[in-house]
Amino acid sequence: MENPVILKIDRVGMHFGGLEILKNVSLEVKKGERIGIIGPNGAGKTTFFNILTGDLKPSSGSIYYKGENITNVANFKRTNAGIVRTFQRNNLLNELTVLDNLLLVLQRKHHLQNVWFKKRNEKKYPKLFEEANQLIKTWGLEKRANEIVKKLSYGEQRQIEILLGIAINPQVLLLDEPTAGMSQAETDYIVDLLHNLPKDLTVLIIEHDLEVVFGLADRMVVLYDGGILIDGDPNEVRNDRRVNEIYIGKEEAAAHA
Ligand SMILES: Nc1ncnc2c1ncn2[C@@H]1O[C@H](COP(=O)(O)OP(=O)(O)OP(=O)(O)O)[C@@H](O)[C@H]1O
Repeated sequence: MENPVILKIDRVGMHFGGLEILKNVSLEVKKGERIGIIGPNGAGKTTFFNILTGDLKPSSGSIYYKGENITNVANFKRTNAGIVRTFQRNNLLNELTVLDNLLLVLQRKHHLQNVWFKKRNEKKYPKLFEEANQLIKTWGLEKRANEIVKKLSYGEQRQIEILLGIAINPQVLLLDEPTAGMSQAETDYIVDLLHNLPKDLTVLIIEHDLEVVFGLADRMVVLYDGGILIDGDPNEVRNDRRVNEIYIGKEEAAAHA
């Protein structure tokens, strides 16, 4: 049986004042798909994510999640329902350790808001610590678990954001340029991690690094001029003349600048 549609974007439009960023964008995402979203700077990719997370309300159109219209549902409710965007770097608590940040996220996942943190006690909350330590081990983070976040490199902090997003056990994971600013080794670590995510997790990934995104996606969507230029198999998209014109044309223009 074919996987069900988990997200449906129905004729979404977005304008900021007179500036029309998205025009009538429609897309159906099936459970477990890995969709790469590319397009030139300013094409509206992050705006599109903001609409999916509820950080922005579209000017027109609707968003459905598991068949339910969530266009007017608040962002935190969408997160609780399983639509998770990776934590932004400035959402990490920089003065705390990696482990403490993870414990806070797990606490939220288990609806234990503000319970343990005041009187942190491994004996009192053994399950929480057990889960955190298991994730630390799975992710190979043992050496960094007790490091204060602000002491980590930029790339390491970005890795932690992604790991914390995954720790919530999302159903739809939205990754906005996950490898931006990372070293090659840090990028390889994240690519490997994303390859090993549960197969039923739906992932949408905005990424400028074409090698990374073509390596991860089983479907590619190109946003251009406010709409979807092409939506299809990565090979088909890679060989599409218009896509090549956008990318190669840009590179040539830069080379001659
Ligand atoms: N809140 C806002 N108010 C006004 N204009 C905005 C707002 N958010 C985004 N924009 C504009 O919308 C356009 C699309 O921005 P967006 O960040 O979605 O593009 P993008 O495809 O993610 O670009 P990039 O690849 O550079 O990150 C840009 O021209 C941006 O300046």
